[in-house]
Amino acid sequence: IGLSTTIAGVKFPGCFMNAAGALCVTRDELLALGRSKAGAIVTKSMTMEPRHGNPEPRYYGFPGGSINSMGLPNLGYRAYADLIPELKRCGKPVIASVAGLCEDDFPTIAEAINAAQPDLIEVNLSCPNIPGKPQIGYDAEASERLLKRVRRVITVPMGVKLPPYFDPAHHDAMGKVIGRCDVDFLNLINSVGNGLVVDPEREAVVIKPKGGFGGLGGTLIKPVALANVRAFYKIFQGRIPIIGTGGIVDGVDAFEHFLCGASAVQIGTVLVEEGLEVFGRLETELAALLEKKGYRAIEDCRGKLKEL
Ligand SMILES: O=C(O)c1[nH]c(=O)[nH]c(=O)c1I
Repeated sequence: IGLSTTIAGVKFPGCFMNAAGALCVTRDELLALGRSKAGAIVTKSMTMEPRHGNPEPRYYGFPGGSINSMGLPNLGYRAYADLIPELKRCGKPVIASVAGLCEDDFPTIAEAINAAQPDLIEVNLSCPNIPGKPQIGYDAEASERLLKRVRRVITVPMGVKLPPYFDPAHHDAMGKVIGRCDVDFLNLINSVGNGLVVDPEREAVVIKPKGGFGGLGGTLIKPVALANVRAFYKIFQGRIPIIGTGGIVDGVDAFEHFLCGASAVQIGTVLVEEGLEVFGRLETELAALLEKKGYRAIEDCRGKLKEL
């Protein structure tokens, strides 16, 4: 069984990759992803200037998932622009994740990183952890304004990393925005923003920033991730490829994302918790599952979720 896939004309040797943020901030981390079985290298979302990020502890893993308020720690877009040629020599697609602290940052960073010619650019509209900054992805007008400005300066395939939506009216509203901005792929979803995990022993929160509030990931968000993959797959009738992110800890979870309409999947919590070897485990599990079910490739099951 081949687990290769194609997104917006770019061939991925494997369908599993890291989610932006997971083990992908430094040059060493990115090159380690390049040597691993990951099907791509995805950079940490980048900003104008290098950032240390929020005070620690800022990530906490627990049975069922994780909570984080990293605060966008990254090397700054110039460092990633310099790294991209070396990363591209690893023989797998390089996805540059673009963020910013304000709307004007995005086109500046996008234009500069586009010049380094990553294989794809992912515009992150869903960082939930910049104190005082609401997620752009929850503001349809701001999202449209920003995506149109960024689209004009990006010549490689441009994707959008969206937050989870919890109402079909929001799926429809964002579907209209995406349809007007010439988007080449979607990445659904980012963490479920501003959850709160409590340690009953210490009677305390588990991360330091924002009074303990942070983005949720892992198994517990899988139903939310699957709903968003399915909703946008149906809105676009499979015409815009989707990377499914959220709650994938084994091959079956990945299969569920493909059934809902994903063309590739990303992992965050399980990668941080298990390390780079997880890519081999997930590929083995997914290949065995597809084999058992009689599917020859991912595209044979994509979007085939049955309704009752
Ligand atoms: O806190 C972060 O750095 C962060 N954390 C997340 O869970 N999602 C994001 O997009 C980001 I930019």
